[in-house]
Amino acid sequence: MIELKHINFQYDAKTKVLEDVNLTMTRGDFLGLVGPNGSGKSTLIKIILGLLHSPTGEVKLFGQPISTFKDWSKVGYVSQKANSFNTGFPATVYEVVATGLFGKMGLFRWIGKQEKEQIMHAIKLVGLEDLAHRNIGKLSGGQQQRTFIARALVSTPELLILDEPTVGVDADSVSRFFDLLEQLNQELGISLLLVSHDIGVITDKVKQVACLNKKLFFHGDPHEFVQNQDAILATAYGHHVRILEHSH
Ligand SMILES: Nc1ncnc2c1ncn2[C@@H]1O[C@H](COP(=O)(O)OP(=O)(O)OP(=O)(O)O)[C@@H](O)[C@H]1O
Repeated sequence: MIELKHINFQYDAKTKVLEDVNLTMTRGDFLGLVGPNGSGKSTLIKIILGLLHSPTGEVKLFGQPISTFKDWSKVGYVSQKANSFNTGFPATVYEVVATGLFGKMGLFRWIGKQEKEQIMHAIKLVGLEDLAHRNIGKLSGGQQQRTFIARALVSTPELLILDEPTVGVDADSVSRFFDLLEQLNQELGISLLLVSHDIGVITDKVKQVACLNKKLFFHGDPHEFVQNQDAILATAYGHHVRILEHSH
């Protein structure tokens, strides 16, 4: 799904943000990308999405070099700021989710019966059918987050990339949110790349963990990551951080 080889990146001449990052993600995976603030996680996601370019190495999506990749409907993206919504924003859940189809069908095409069904299907998947016609500004942070996931799901992507999706969302909603991700991954076979600060929760849920701080310090099994956490985090974070593995 994703193949990154020898990725380097800097925004200015002085500071390296990414240094020789190599990372592969296979179909069906649920990969958690962790790292401290400013470690380059969002930058790496932008490189995967073709929004920034590494001067070295190569980026492939679905086996194809990013420079020629065109099938963007296969890739869904929920950004970090998706749920920082102005409460006066004049659009319903249904309307926000509908905008996820515009890339595929063009802005001015009429939404037909099939599209309407697709939109409602995505809304049902995230459990918001009762709130489909409510203004998005009148939803909780967790419900807004689900709306943006539905928006990313409406074009039936094979790969879903989520950048810090649980920031500002309460613990109960975070737990339901992870149940939803598990369902998307296991039942619908959607591959997931999830960026998060919350190492404890992530290592409990994902199939693979990648730990980034400019360089990639670890990529592998979450249990192996937890078992070797002291050594990995001391090198990657530069100070002592401990993860508590959840027992459920
Ligand atoms: N547009 C930009 N111009 C210049 N520097 C930038 C820009 N965007 C990010 N940076 C810098 O690049 C480094 C990596 O930032 P990035 O946003 O990729 O980190 P991150 O791991 O996603 O951080 P966080 O967890 O805080 O969101 C940081 O030092 C940041 O200040």
